[in-house]
Amino acid sequence: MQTPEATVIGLVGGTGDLARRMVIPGCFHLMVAGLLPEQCRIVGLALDDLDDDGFKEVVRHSLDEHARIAVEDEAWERFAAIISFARAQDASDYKTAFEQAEHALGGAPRRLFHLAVPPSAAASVVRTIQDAGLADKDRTRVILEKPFGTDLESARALNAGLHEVLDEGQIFRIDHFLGKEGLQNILALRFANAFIEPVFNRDHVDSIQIDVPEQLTIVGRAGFYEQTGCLKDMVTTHLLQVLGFVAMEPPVSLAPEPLRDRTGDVFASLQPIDPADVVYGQYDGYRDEPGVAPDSSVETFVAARVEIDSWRWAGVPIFLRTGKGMAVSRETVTVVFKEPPMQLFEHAPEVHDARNALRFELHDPPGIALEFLGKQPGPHLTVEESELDFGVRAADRDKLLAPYERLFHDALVGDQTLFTRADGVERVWEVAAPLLAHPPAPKPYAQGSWGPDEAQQLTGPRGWELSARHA
Ligand SMILES: NC(=O)C1=CN([C@@H]2O[C@H](COP(=O)(O)OP(=O)(O)OC[C@H]3O[C@@H](n4cnc5c(N)ncnc54)[C@H](OP(=O)(O)O)[C@@H]3O)[C@@H](O)[C@H]2O)C=CC1
Ligand SMILES: O=C1O[C@H](COP(=O)(O)O)[C@@H](O)[C@H](O)[C@H]1O
Repeated sequence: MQTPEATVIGLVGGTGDLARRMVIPGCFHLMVAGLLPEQCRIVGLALDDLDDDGFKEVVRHSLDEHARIAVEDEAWERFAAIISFARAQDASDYKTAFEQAEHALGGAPRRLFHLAVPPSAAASVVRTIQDAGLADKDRTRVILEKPFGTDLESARALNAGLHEVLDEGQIFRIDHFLGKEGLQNILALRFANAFIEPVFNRDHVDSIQIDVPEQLTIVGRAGFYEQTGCLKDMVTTHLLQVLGFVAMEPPVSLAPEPLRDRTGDVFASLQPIDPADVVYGQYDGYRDEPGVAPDSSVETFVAARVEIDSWRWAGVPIFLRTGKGMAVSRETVTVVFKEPPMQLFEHAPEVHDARNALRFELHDPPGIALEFLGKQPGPHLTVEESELDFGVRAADRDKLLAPYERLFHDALVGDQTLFTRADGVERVWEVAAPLLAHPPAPKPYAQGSWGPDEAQQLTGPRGWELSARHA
């Protein structure tokens, strides 16, 4: 693993929800794991009227609530010693704060800005960074948070605004699903081995399901959710990015551009989403959540069938499903293989068909499982459902980095491999355009269910793999 060079980290919006829940605890864990630069300063930048000590209190509170490791006194003192705060009202505030931090480190350290600000503020913060003289191409990197626009037009405008100040090589658009170990396991299984690729295509694959049900409801996020809805919160971001990795052609290397060119090809060949292939749902009780309009038509559930028109995948249905208030919380990709050409064996009664499936669990701890028919012990040549299961060894679990930590570290060392690129983001909005123009009316569904009945029918007789496994 590369060691990051001396860096001043600017946490813009450092007092907000995302910073407190993810970014600050992530930086702390990176420091404890020895993955922050040895020479490092963290400058909180927000509109609040705080001083260094006030911000350190915010940071301490954030660690007490959200750190996933114990906050030992020695580690806290080391962390607190590198933190400062500046009220971020104009360019001179940024300039002064960075001059002080850079002076403390000496030389010409790198700058990494993390923008955890409301989406409407992102482009103007980038301009402020430029006005402060802090946007140098060879020293400055900027991490951006979703949403990257809300449709094609706004995504293009956002990218154009960013590119007035920054080269694409300086921009790190976070999709935290790409930081998940389980997602990177898809890459490893597919391209570190020779046995998967020959069958990973339309000749052998029956269908692909990317299924991310969540038990949690919108839990106090009405303001955000009413503006966003499930499609933009989860599908045009995480689920389609995951599809990019599942469906990509082999890249010539894992360097950022070759890999992002290949996921870009997937998005280029992804067909515009037909609203007739989509079911929207809204969980019962959503309209009673504080802050939700009593007649809200915002979707809390999406199930969709999409297609990739490529040499490898043409004709293979790809099913996407995600929603709040559902029966279980899982992040599962299932690649379902076709049936063998003939059935030689008697099937045990619980066997419902003879298709194999390869399952990737993305949520930590990640896993890979191969579902197949194996011989039932005993005197008969009968087959039963069997599974080969791979999981992270218990002893290795503390080596896992949380997605934000992994991606933050990648940004510190300048590796864009797991970050989304402007062209990919824009293409996804292009693909979603028909659905944005003609959204289906959401169907009601009970909390704790698998979504509206109409969504069960989308996949045909075999149904959703996860629902079947939990039946
Ligand atoms: N919260 C989450 O779970 C997730 C959030 N995101 C994205 O992260 C971003 C931030 O979200 P979230 O933390 O929830 O939002 P919050 O509203 O909780 O926090 C926003 C922060 O930005 C500060 N701020 C606002 N405007 C400016 C500005 N012009 N310059 C400097 N600081 C500013 C605010 O300061 P003050 O409070 O003083 O106004 C506050 O510290 C959004 O783009 C969101 O979409 C992405 C994934 C998950
Ligand atoms: O970005 C988001 O992701 C979470 C789910 O991600 P996880 O890694 O926490 O499982 C989702 O709940 C949230 O609505 C969305 O904004």
